[in-house]
Amino acid sequence: MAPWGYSKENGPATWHKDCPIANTGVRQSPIDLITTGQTCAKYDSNLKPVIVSYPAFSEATFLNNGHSVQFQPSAGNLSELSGGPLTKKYKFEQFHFHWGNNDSEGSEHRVNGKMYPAELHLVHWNSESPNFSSFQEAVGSNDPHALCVLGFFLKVGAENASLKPITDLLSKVKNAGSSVSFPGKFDLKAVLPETLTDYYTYDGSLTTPPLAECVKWIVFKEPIEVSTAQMEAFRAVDDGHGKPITGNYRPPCPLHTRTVAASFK
Ligand SMILES: Clc1ccc(Cc2nnn[n-]2)cc1
Ligand SMILES: [Zn+2]
Repeated sequence: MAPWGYSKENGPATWHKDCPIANTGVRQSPIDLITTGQTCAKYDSNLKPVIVSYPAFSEATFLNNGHSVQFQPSAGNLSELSGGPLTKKYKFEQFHFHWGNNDSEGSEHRVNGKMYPAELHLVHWNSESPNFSSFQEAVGSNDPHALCVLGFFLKVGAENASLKPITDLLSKVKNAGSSVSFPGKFDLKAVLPETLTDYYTYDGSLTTPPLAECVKWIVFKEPIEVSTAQMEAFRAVDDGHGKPITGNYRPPCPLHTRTVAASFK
């Protein structure tokens, strides 16, 4: 079967063929984050602020892999995550984005059915587990919290100066499979809201094959603003079949018996 993607022929509705867990899994991601009614997110006063230690990256590769664009620092990066719902320290692996071809779609998670134009994912793996010592091993570990992904919604507004070094680079990786060495330093901390206090958290999975159910999800309530021009830059990135990547987001999955916790009222 052709490698997975987001077109009619190889998109999310076909992934179960190579990845049965797509249809049989009971903790798949993304989900629709419902804030009122029966299955709504429940306030948990024990949830603490998320703590990130992201020294500016000095060496990284920016890659268009045909289904997203990802920023991956060199192996020596010391960026770490802790706090929030986590009991362990996690190591930063990479960040990437999901987006749509217009402002009414693009995010993977939804809030009461609403989609944002894009979603930023910061991927981390548990660096204190005795069972694995790399991201790839973590994915294959069957550990329910081997990974932690921080999700930030993007909404259209003012230009985001902190993300400009990234969005300005998109034209340089227009072709699928192309990558560039990131010029200079990148300060990821400056992209994020100052206080990482208000978020939803739940147990889920990767949102692309292998759809491994090993992710502690933390999705922040406050969106990050980017300009229309910055959104358009994502929509000009090609998927390797002569078309722009439009809509590299998986639709929401059933919650099953899961509950979603909220760190805010
Ligand atoms: Cl390293 C990595 C891990 C997962 C994905 C896809 C994804 N899973 N959950 N959110 N995004 C992309 C790159
Ligand atoms: Zn993602």
